[in-house]
Amino acid sequence: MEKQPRLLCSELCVQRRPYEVTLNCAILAWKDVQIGQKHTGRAIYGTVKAGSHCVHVCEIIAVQEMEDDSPSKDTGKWQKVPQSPVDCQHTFTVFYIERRTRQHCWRCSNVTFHCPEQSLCLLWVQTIREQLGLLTNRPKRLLVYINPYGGKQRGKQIYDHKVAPIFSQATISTDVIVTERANHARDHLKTEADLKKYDGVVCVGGDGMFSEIMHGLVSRMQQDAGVDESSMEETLVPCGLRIGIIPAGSTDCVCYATVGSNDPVTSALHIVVGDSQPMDICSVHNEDSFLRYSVSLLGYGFYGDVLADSERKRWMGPARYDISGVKTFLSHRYYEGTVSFLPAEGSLGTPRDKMQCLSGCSICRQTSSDRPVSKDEDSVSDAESRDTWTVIRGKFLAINAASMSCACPRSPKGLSPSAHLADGTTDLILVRKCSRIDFLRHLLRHTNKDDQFDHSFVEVYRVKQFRFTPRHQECDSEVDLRENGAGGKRFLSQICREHRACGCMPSQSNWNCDGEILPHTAIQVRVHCQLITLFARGIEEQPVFEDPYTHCAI
Ligand SMILES: CCCCCCCCCCCCC/C=C/[C@@H](O)[C@H](COP(=O)(O)O)NC(=O)CCCCCCCCCCCCCCC
Ligand SMILES: Nc1ncnc2c1ncn2[C@@H]1O[C@H](COP(=O)(O)OP(=O)(O)O)[C@@H](O)[C@H]1O
Ligand SMILES: [Ca+2]
Repeated sequence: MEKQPRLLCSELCVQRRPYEVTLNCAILAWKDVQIGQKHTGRAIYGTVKAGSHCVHVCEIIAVQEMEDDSPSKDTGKWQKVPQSPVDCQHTFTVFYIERRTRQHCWRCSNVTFHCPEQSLCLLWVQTIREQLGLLTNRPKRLLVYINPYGGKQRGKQIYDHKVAPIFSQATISTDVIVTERANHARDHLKTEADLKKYDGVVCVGGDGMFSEIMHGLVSRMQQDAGVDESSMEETLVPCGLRIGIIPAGSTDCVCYATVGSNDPVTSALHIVVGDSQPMDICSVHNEDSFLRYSVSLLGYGFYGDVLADSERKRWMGPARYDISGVKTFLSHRYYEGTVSFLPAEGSLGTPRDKMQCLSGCSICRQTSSDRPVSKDEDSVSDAESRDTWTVIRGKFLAINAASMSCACPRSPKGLSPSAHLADGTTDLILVRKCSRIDFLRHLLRHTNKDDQFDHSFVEVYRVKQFRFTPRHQECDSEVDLRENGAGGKRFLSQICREHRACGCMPSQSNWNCDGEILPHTAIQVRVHCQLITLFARGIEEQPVFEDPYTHCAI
């Protein structure tokens, strides 16, 4: 770790013990003087560790000067001001982020320093505040939307009790809107909200609520820039405002896959420190009409059927997905159709390379530096003329496009464990018709370490664009003409006519688009690289080595 020049160094008391407290522009550290003296010259890391602490300045939430005749933070009891070893009359408290042993969970911790003089106390408070003021990525004003009916209907309580106090401690001002109907937040963002007033938008709810907010913001950006969303060829304008997600829904996959947990306090702290995680978005069209955007799962067949069935069981809360999941699994329906896609080329990795997208992911970083800057540099038609489409026809139990891992509490590694958040691609997973037991084996692998793609009936491709046409619409489609020639078309038309007559044609499924049912089954999908940014930093690798003096991960 590079040495930074010291800004301050004083002997202050913590819980009546003298500590050497130092601040540089990166780290605040405090070391028990007595433990240090007692063990001088003994290279026993454990002993030194016991009295040494540090916190990165960028993970300090706030600093507050405290009245000395107040209840002690540590015991909760009213106490006399300690007189020794230094006469500590004045105190300040630093609130900072502490990583919990539970995976990727953050908590707000604090330490109170007692100073011998008020001027020293003020100097410390002022200097720490100045350092915090230099962190310009931190939001100051946020627009918050709460869905009071998401998940277990606890969105409002979660925000009021767990999140609002953290925002107020970090002196973030908020305008809060509790939604009164579906699409309230989307419409408000699209047409009314004065976005110039804010540094970010916060969504309290599940994936559906996040999808609303993302639609509102993305559509607003396109409107303001004069971009026509209905054309698939358009290069969309990225959103300037970051989005924070406070998880309070049923699946919470966007939050889980970008933060590593579905814990509201952790998410609030990522917002406070002003983290940024760019994210891809898929646009979904039917012919010339724009249908929706998707950030996580576009699923036809199994996940479409689970969603359609679960909508009728909304009153059950998150458990509706498990009940509908079992029901759909038992019905074991397959669907016929044609999937065509443009594979992602070159250095973007593959869905089976086991390169998990982690904080600061090199693949996503490289994609961002390769991204065309000019609007016309890489239009869809250019890409189409350069690359060739792969066409696959078949009977499928599920067709899933995962633009990110889709990790969630039900499946901690997700639908596509190596998918990237911001690489401009989606992982297209085709699960062909197979036996129930094989499909169950495949599903079970989403919950353990085994490779869910290692089955003869599963294929996975990393793609930039794809299309799907259900079988009953294929007769008229051009794909058939290209694929089968005129004779093939005649043959298919005949089958379709026969099926229409006897009514034995397998039914269609629905597309599950981030938890919403799409009104069409024939769709065209294009990935837009890094169109939005979240207040998150991706999944952090667990520290493997700690600095023995400071306790910080190196
Ligand atoms: C045997 C156990 C199999 C477990 C397989 C779990 C795979 C889970 C992958 C989930 C990917 C989720 C992608 C995100 C989707 C969300 O956008 C979207 C909306 O979320 P929201 O309501 O929070 O707004 N959520 C969903 O569409 C829900 C998908 C959840 C599917 C759960 C399926 C459970 C399947 C259970 C099958 C059990 C078979 C047992 C047979 C004896
Ligand atoms: N006030 C409201 N009343 C009814 N529905 C709402 C309201 N606010 C948002 N919604 C809708 O509720 C749906 C589900 O919300 P979400 O927060 O994702 O919960 P869940 O994860 O349980 O599905 C979203 O599609 C959203 O559009
Ligand atoms: Ca992606």
